[in-house]
Amino acid sequence: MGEEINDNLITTGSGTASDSSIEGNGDEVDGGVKYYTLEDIRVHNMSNDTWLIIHNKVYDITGFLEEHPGGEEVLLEQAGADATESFEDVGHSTDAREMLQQYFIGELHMDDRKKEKPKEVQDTNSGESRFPRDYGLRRKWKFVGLDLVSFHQC
Ligand code: HEM
Repeated sequence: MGEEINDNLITTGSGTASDSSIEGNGDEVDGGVKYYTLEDIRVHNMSNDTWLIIHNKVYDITGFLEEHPGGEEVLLEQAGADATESFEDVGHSTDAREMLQQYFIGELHMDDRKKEKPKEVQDTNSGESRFPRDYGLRRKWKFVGLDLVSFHQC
């Protein structure tokens, strides 16, 4: 009934060479890790076949739908897609995060990952701000010095 059969992925068993990548159903196996494209994942969006992406990892949560404390509806809304944001928005517990492992089936293909924003170089401003701060300090000490001198003269 339109149900996808995903058990036909073949692992080479060598598990060593990164060049052991094979392609089957659009899925790649590399060093034992299966890589799925968004296109592969998208079709697993039914209640009897539910996959999710969370933090670039792919989970088959079909057997978890009924157990989910937050209900199956919310999971089905995300089925076949990236649920990272909604998963994080709920603020799931550490227990919930550990539960993910048992449903892990592979990783999102590198080409389909969102580009991570390169970290901003923080010290662009520090050079600017350091001088006035030092200058301020120097001025302060100068005043203290003057005060001491005038105190001494008295
Ligand atoms: C396989 C992935 C997920 C697992 C293993 C999981 C697990 C859990 C667990 C164990 C809880 C109980 C509270 C906690 O321990 O944090 C929970 C609650 C909940 N989850 Fe998930 N969850 C998953 C995905 C999602 C997603 C994708 C959504 C949103 C679309 C979601 C929405 C919720 C909501 C709304 C609650 C109820 C929070 C409450 O009533 O306090 N969950 N989930």
